[in-house]
Amino acid sequence: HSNLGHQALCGPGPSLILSSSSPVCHVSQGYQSNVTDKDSISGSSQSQSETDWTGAREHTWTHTSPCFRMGLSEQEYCVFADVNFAGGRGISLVMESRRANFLATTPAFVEPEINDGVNQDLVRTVRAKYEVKEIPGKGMGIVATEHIRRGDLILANTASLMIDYGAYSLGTDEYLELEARAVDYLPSAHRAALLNLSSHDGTFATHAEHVDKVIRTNAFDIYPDDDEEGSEILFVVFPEIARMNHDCRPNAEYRFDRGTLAQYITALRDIFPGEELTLTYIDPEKPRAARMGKLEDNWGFKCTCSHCTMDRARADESDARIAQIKKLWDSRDEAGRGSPEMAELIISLYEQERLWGKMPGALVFAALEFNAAGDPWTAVKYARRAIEVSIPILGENSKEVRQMKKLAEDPQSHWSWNISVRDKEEATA
Ligand SMILES: C[S@@+](CC[C@H](N)C(=O)[O-])C[C@H]1O[C@@H](n2cnc3c(N)ncnc32)[C@H](O)[C@@H]1O
Repeated sequence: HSNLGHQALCGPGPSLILSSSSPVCHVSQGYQSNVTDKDSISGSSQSQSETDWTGAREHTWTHTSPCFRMGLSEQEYCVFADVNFAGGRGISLVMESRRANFLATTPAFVEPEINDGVNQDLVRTVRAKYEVKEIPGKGMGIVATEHIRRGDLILANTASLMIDYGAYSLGTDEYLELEARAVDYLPSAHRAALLNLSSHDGTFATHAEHVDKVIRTNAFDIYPDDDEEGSEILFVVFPEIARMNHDCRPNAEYRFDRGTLAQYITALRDIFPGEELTLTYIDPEKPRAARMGKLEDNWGFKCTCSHCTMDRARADESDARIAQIKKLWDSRDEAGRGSPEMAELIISLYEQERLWGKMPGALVFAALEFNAAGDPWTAVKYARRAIEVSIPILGENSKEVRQMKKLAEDPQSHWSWNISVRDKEEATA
């Protein structure tokens, strides 16, 4: 069980973040959350249990050019566009053909009705809980128009552009052309929405440069799944979600689903009408100076969120809590074990920090530690809390949710039951 608890949530594994290099803590996004459970993708006949390149069949793309080869190598990157994707919304991929054809075997392509109602930006059929409007000092942003409860789905988008990081090793002219053509192939309303997104400073000399700036300002990094061996990170744009601004203590979280190729935005806490809906672009579990530096370097803005502008005394305390949380996680033994008291302290520190997106890992850890100590009542209490917060954040089929359901139903049959007690008995025997 060394892969449980914090490590599982914040390890070097798959993660997803706005175009920044440091991984944020998300493990179960994507295939992984839909992998081991065949029924995870409702009615899916396609099991995504592993990246089986050989099983990838040829998809009928509406465009498959241009293509550029990496030097003399076999690696060839092309644009693969399908204007019929997601009910005629369209999608453009920039990658090697085997990866594109593999993605074409996901339910998003095979059972298009799975994404019915997902996109509400170009054609709206469901009343919005938010409006897109100008936010002083931040350009456009998204603001709640009604009370949104913790865990509620706020909005979702299927991917518009998915670009394999490998393409950026081509010559500049080549990747610029791939990006521009990928956008050009999209149906006109979709293309216009993309080109209308922030290009950071709004300056560019050519259409291709414009497209490149839009992508760099708005794309999320989607890390390959553990079993997508050798695949590169995908750089992905979701046009409506791209309007969400950064906050170091955000009120919303994103989750990419590899079955639907859609990104889901859910509320991390209750949100009141008039509040701006925010995401974190970086790992928020860092001291203030580090957070501000990264945001300035990657997106060119000075963070003015409440956590970055608080007075020195409170900011220092926040940094001290962040440092302590790291120390506590690092103090676990090789098997990732600590103590119930330590788990409760971590939960308390995350609450004080208002880092709601980190709660799944801490609650799972607490449930396991209490169960290991032979306290089923407290273990179940934390397991139930972990399930509740993890479904929106990590997905209902994430390994965290599945594991906690097992523990909550029958703690004594769970692998973690009493193991600390037994370890101690063995040690003294
Ligand atoms: C993904 S876009 C967000 C939407 C953008 N504001 C717009 O008008 O479309 C990222 C850009 O928004 C701006 N931005 C995001 N969060 C911000 C913040 N907290 N303060 C100031 N500017 C911010 C920066 O220019 C950044 O490069």
